[in-house]
Amino acid sequence: MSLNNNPNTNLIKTITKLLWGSSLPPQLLISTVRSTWSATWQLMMSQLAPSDPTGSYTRPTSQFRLNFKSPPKKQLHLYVGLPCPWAHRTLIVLALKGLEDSIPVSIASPGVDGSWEFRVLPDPDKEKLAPCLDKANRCKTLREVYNLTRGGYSGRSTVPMLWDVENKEVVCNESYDIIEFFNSGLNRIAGNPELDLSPPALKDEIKKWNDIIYPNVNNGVYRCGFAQSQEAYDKAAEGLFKTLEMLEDHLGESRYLCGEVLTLADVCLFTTLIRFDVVYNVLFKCTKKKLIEFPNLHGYLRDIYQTPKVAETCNMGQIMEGYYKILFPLNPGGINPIMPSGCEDEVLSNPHNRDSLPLEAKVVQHSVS
Ligand SMILES: N[C@@H](CCC(=O)N[C@@H](CS)C(=O)NCC(=O)O)C(=O)O
Repeated sequence: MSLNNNPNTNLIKTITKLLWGSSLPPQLLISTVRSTWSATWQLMMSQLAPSDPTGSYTRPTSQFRLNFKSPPKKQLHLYVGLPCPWAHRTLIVLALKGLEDSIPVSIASPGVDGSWEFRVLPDPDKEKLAPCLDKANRCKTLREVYNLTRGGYSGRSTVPMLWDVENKEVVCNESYDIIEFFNSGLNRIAGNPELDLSPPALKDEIKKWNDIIYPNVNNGVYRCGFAQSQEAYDKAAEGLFKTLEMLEDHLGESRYLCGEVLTLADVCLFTTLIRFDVVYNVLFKCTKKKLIEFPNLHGYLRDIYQTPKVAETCNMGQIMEGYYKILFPLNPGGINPIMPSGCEDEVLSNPHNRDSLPLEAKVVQHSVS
């Protein structure tokens, strides 16, 4: 998310000069201001959201992948940020598996340039996780932590990041690797080792869902918000809403994606759905429908929210603050809007009535045509 330098200053100077010092005819003045703004916007977007020649957002790949053949055995530390849906996955699995006492967490806050830094909230919500200082390395920024790794690091300093405390190195910064590892690789120290969010019998089904949901929904909302051409946006929005409609149908018959049990695929879908009406619908132009207009998806969202230990990981205030204050090119005034109705704790705690849905795991063919 980080903007390396701040082109806004130049933009403001240029526009001010044009408006006050110019003898250009008004029409020409306006079109010059528009093209200056547009060029600056594109520069900012290319730093925030790299795109391909068609203007489609291309997410950079994670640099540190977990080696499942020789998983880490040392003391670990988890770095997250509360607005981030990828980090949120790791917090949920950590809590559900009862790993909170074994793997301490440092919660970073987004800084003005979008990079992660450590500071405390003056008035934290006692019920929820809140930003804090770096408990493992006492660094001021996440970039400093990444740089402690032998040989330094010049890539993006993203959350979530799993850290090897003893060797002072990054173990992994890919959320799906981290949640798979928390689910099955740490049962000797987990408070809830019996819970398996990726049981062998459902692995194929989970993969099938992830392969649909990741590009169209999890990354799909970013592909809408970060699109730099109309075509790229149209394609992303179409894939997103077709997939949501298909999920709405499926979740009318099945309590969770793979039937009666919560799996990693649900965790991954949940962290996007909970941000949908508060952020993506508005800021990322995912406007065709609000999540609250999908009754089954909204019931499913409430169902997972009410799963013990999940609500504490969801801090709506921090989610909004993170996205609206930081993504400058998408929200130049930095105004944080009112929370839409339906997204408050009270509404998410309303009955979901999903316990009575068919309990048999259904293996069905899913496709988005
Ligand atoms: N592929 C990564 C994506 C992580 C990611 O993009 N995190 C964002 C926050 S939502 C980040 O830390 N961005 C900081 C930056 O790019 O400088 C994963 O799933 O773990």
